Amino acid sequence: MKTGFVGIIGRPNVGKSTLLNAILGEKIAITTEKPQTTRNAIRGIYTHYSDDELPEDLQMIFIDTPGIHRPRTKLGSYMTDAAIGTLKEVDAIIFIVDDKLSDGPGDKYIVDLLDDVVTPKILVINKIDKMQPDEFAEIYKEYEDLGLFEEIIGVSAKEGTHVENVIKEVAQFMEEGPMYFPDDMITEHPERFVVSEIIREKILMYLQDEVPHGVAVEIEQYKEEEKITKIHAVIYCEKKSHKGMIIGKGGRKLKGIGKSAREEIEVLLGTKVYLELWVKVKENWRDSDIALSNFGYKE
Ligand SMILES: Nc1nc2c(ncn2[C@@H]2O[C@H](COP(=O)(O)OP(=O)(O)OP(=O)(O)O)[C@@H](O)[C@H]2O)c(=O)[nH]1
Repeated sequence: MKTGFVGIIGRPNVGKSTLLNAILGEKIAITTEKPQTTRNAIRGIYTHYSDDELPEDLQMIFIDTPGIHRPRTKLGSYMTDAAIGTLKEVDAIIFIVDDKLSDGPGDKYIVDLLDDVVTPKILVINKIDKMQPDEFAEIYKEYEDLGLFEEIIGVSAKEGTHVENVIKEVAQFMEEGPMYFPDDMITEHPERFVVSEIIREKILMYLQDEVPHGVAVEIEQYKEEEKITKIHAVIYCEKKSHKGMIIGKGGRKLKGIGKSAREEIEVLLGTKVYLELWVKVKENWRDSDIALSNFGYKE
């Protein structure tokens, strides 16, 4: 079997988590239209047995990383470090972009980082579903001229277009090795982590920009009974005013968040779920080492 690790990196919001989910054919990483959604390195396991399309037995562990950006809090530094640290541990790197290199400093910063890394690099130009052909050609040309990438592939992670080409391309860089995980396993994160992420995703979806970046979710109780799983989760936010916004008038917002999270968690767990949500304020937790490690954002 050929096996190895593949890092997925890029600016916030370019579609890293969407690509990971598309490769796995299942949602394990949350995605939203807001930048800086992913906070931890999320590992997704792709196992494939030889067929006509791809005649190899393969197990590739894809690592979806937080978007690389200029950090403004300790949480931000943790996120960026988690992404950059990944570059050293992998056998291949997928760098995702969704516009021209010359459009902003964000991608240039990552290109400079990659310049020092010898690991094979694939450039993925994402969101081709909303790109004109000449726009795609311009982006392609700029990156091709760098001479840094083994391959450049245009995809739509959202629509699943050409995702199989990405898989085939990175497969070339895997090496003979043992199978790391059972073939039916797609992530090593415990279910309660995925559950907390689903709740955080709904908060990001339901609330305006300022609030959700200061939100963390902690699972306080997780009890699997015969017919139902009972979950108590606490939503931490940074300000009292944010607490009010999360709860909403007459508790309506929190109810909406709870309902859509519960429905998705029920599908994930394949069982009925009772979900209770509490909102608490923890001022400036994003700059507190203790809070960061309690929430699992720090070693
Ligand atoms: N049109 C279009 N939108 C996409 C595509 N891929 C992702 N998106 C959208 O782009 C937004 C960001 O996607 P994510 O997958 O969360 O991006 P990310 O790079 O993981 O973001 P961070 O966690 O902030 O680093 C979401 O609204 C996605 O639906 C695509 O192929 N086409």
